[in-house]
Amino acid sequence: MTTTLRLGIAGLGTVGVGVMRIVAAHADLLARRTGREIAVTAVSARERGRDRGIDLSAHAWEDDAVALARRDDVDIFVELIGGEDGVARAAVEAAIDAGKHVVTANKAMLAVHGHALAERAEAAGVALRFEAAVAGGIPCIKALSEGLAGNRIKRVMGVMNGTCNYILTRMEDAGLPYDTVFAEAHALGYLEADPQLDVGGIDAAHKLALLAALAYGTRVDFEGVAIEGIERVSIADIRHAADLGFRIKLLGVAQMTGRGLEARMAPCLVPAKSPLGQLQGATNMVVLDGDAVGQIVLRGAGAGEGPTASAVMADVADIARGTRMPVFGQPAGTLARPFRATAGTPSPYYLRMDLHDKPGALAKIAACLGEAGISIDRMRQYDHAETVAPVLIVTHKAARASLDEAIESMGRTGVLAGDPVALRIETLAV
Ligand SMILES: NC(=O)C1=CN([C@@H]2O[C@H](COP(=O)(O)OP(=O)(O)OC[C@H]3O[C@@H](n4cnc5c(N)ncnc54)[C@H](O)[C@@H]3O)[C@@H](O)[C@H]2O)C=CC1
Ligand SMILES: N[C@@H](CC=O)C(=O)O
Ligand code: NA
Repeated sequence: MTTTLRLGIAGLGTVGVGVMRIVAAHADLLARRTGREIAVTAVSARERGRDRGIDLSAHAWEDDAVALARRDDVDIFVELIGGEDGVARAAVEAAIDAGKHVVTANKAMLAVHGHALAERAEAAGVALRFEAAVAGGIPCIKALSEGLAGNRIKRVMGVMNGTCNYILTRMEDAGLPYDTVFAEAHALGYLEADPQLDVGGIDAAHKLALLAALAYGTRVDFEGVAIEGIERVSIADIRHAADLGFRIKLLGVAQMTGRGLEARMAPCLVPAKSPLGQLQGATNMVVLDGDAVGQIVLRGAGAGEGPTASAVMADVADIARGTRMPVFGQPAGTLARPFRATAGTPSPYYLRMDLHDKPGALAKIAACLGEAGISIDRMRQYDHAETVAPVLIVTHKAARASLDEAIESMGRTGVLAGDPVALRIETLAV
C-alpha cells in the first residue's frame, strides 16, 4: 500500500462530523477500495470546545481554516464551512495555491466562483471536486461527467433542495403549519446557515447552475437561472393542487432550446402520481436526458449528515485512486460563455387569487387574461369569506411574460384583494 492520504477538514458541522464518522467507521473498506490508507490529520471549526459527539484528540487543531489549507501534512483540503465568499473561498484558494487537492460541498461558492476556481485548480494541477454540492448523496456529478460523457445532454431536471421538499410534503401529509415543519427540517440538519437560500430557491438554483455547466460545457451561470422560492406557497395551494391531481415541488429545469439555454428553478405543479410527485421528505430526484442513453432518473437523500458525507467521501476516494479530470468535465479554458434563452418555454399555469366579492370582478380578471392572449382551461371559486372570493384558474399554455402582463393589468382593475399566486404546471414532469 502506498502512503497515507491525509485529509484536512475545515468545518465540523452536520457534514464535517459525518465525514469524520465515515473515515473512522470505514477505514479498512476505504483502504481496500482505493489502495491507500485515508486519515484525517487536522481539523478546523469555529468553536474548539463544542461537543460534537466525536473524538478529535488524535487530530491537530487549527483555529484558522486558511492555515489548515496550507499545512504540509494535508494532501486534500476538505471544505465544509459553507458560504459564497469569506473564509471558505479564501481557504480553498490557499489550498489550491499550496498544491493541495480540494473537495467541497459548497454550492454557493462554486455557483458564483466556480469558473475562476476551476481555472485556478487546473493551472495548479490539483483536483477540485464537488459531488456533495449537488443533490447531496446522489452521485449526479459523477453520472453526468463520467457516466454520460458520450451523450449530448438534452435536459437536466429535478428536485434539488431537501429542505423545500421536506417542508412541502410534511405540510401536505401531516397538515402541519410551515413554522413547525421548518423547525423540524432545521433539527434534521437540512438547512443552510441562511435558510433564505433554501426557501428562496437560491440553493437549488446554485445546484442547477452547476449541473447545467457540466451538461452543456459552459461556464457556470448562476445569474442566468430564473428563480422563485416556495415562500408564497400556502397550505391552500397545496390542497387546491391536490384536488386537481397535482403536488407542488420546487423543480429545476435546464434545457438547451433554439433560443439558448433555459434554466429555471420554481415551485411547479407536477402530477401527484408521477415519480416526481411521489418524492417525500428530503429526498431529491435528478433526471438526465441524453441523446444516446435516453432518460435516467436518480433518486436519493439530498441533504443530511450521512448522505452528504457519503458524497464527500466518493470524491476523496477518486482522488486516492488517482482519478483526475477537469473540474467541469472539460478544461476550464474550453468552456463556452453561456448563451441564455430570452424567454422560457410556455406552459399551463395555476393561478390563485382573492377577489373583492363585487359584481363583474371575475369578468374583469377573465378580460385581463384574454387581452394578454391567455385562454382559461378551468376555473373554480372556493368557499367565500364575507367580502373576499377565492378563485382558482388553470390556464392553457401561456408564456410567463404574458401571464405577468395579465397579472399586472389585474392589479389595475381594483378587484384583487391580494397578490395572485402563479405556479407553472410542468408538462415535462417525469
Ligand atoms: N447540511 C446538509 O445537508 C448539506 C450541506 N451542504 C454544504 O456543506 C457545507 C457545510 O454545511 P453544514 O455541515 O450543514 O453546515 P454547519 O453550519 O452545520 O457547519 C459549518 C461548520 O463550519 C464551521 N465554521 C464556520 N465558520 C468557520 C471558520 N471561519 N473557520 C472554520 N470553520 C468555520 C462551523 O463551526 C461549523 O462547524 C455548506 O457548504 C453546505 O451548503 C451540502 C449538501 C448538504
Ligand atoms: N440545504 C440543502 C442541503 C443540501 O444541499 C437542502 O436542503 O437541500
Ligand atoms: Na451529489
